[in-house]
Amino acid sequence: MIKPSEAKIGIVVARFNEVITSRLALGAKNLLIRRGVKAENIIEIEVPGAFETPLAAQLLIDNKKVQGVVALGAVIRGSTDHYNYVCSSVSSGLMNVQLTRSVPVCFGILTCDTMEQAIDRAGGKSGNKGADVADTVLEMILLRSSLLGNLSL
Ligand SMILES: Nc1c(NC[C@H](O)[C@H](O)[C@H](O)CO)[nH]c(=O)[nH]c1=O
Ligand SMILES: CC(=O)[C@@H](O)COP(=O)(O)O
Repeated sequence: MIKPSEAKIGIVVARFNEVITSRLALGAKNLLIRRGVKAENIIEIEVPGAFETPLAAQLLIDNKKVQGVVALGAVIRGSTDHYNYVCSSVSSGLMNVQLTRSVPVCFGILTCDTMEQAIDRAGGKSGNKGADVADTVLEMILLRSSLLGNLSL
């Protein structure tokens, strides 16, 4: 089974609501390093908004051979139904990449009614969801590797 020190992991971060997403990314990176993932094996890329995260995750898997992806973003409700379209496309897009590639792609997209809810979840009183989702990706990478035998890819 693969060890954390051998894992290659992608982090896709949406720039939209960057004050929140940069904190999620830092939480994710710090958690992975604490768990033994090597900094040089973490590939972080930025995309404009949450809507772009599924394609970026797929490109990382197909071209950089990462064994898992942490997708990070913050969608905050506005006054139209735009929020619903972004949230539902992103969640089904990420799931689609995960299942078609058979590689864990975990959902670190905050879907909030207010900026305050987002702050609480990006290192505030509700923890850091970036770190939580990074932990989930790592667990799924190890699980996948154990189920596939000794293969690390
Ligand atoms: N409103 C939010 C967006 N909107 C932008 C989209 O994600 C996308 O970049 C655009 O529609 C072009 O395809 N993105 C967020 O991450 N958060 C939002 O609250
Ligand atoms: C994700 C959103 O709902 C948002 O940023 C867009 O705002 P609005 O619905 O007011 O256009």
